[in-house]
Amino acid sequence: MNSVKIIIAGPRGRMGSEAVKMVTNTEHFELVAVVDHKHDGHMLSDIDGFHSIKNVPIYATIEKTLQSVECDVLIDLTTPEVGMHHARTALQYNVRPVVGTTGFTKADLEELDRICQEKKLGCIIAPNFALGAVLMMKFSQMAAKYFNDIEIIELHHDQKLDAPSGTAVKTAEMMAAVREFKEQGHPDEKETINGARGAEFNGMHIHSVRLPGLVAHQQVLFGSDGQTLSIRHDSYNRASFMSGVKIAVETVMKQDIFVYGLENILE
Ligand SMILES: NC(=O)C1=CN([C@@H]2O[C@H](COP(=O)(O)OP(=O)(O)OC[C@H]3O[C@@H](n4cnc5c(N)ncnc54)[C@H](O)[C@@H]3O)[C@@H](O)[C@H]2O)C=CC1
Ligand SMILES: O=C(O)C1=N[C@H](C(=O)O)C[C@H](O)C1
Repeated sequence: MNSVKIIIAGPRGRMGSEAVKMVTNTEHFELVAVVDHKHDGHMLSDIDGFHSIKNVPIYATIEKTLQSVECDVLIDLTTPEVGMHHARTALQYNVRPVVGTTGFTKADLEELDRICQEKKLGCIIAPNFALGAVLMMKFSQMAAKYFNDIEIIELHHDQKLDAPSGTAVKTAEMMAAVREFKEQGHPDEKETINGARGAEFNGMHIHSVRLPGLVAHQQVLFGSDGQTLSIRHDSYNRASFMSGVKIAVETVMKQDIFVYGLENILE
């Protein structure tokens, strides 16, 4: 198999640095450059934590990166606005995006889908790359067919910028697709403190917890007469996401469509 030439945006981040490790430790992957707005013109080996990774240039922008190196796949782990710009630009240069960055809007997803159709190129946007989290979402979707009383609690480290998490939104979307609609809670309920009932998505409520010590966790609670069902997933480190990133990179190379959610590519 020819090696897949990869660029990573956000290499110094919590996820990006783990992705650098995964890519450089994978025999059929080659890290050809990274995008880092703060270290233009340096080499990755100049940066603390990456001294052993030789011959990987850093460019400040996605445009400069794509004009300077030949590559097949962009892995983006940045912020929503930056990630959307990176994904759109990569596709314009015929490079396939694998995006873990969360917080993309519906309009963003539709735009990327449109570009993929025009260019006949693959692109994978995955709000959660942990295989256990994907199963938690699938199991929740199965349960939502039978239990339409649902509350979602997502718990993350306190450096997270977006709320609710991309995983919680995706889980709610997957459940809404099969759940008989219901406005959760008492019809006359009133919040005495704003936000007490969490964010509302299609009648379901999402509660976002932020604490140091946490990594990424989600519990979906189902209730019915005399019983509850809890489906929970916990990521205790960022390595938990990397087998999913690897599968996404391998799969996107064989695809010419837009995919939103890792569950759509797992057999
Ligand atoms: N899909 C998944 O499985 C997972 C997704 N995430 C998502 O990934 C994203 C990153 O998360 P973390 O690594 O925890 O955040 P982080 O804050 O540790 O890393 C983000 C990195 O992006 C960099 N960055 C910002 N603007 C940039 C630009 N213009 N060019 C290049 N780099 C830029 C920052 O310097 C930073 O190093 C978030 O959206 C988070 O929700 C996080 C964990 C798992
Ligand atoms: O920011 C994080 O850490 C995570 N973000 C993703 C999300 O928003 O769902 C995935 C995972 O939960 C970790």
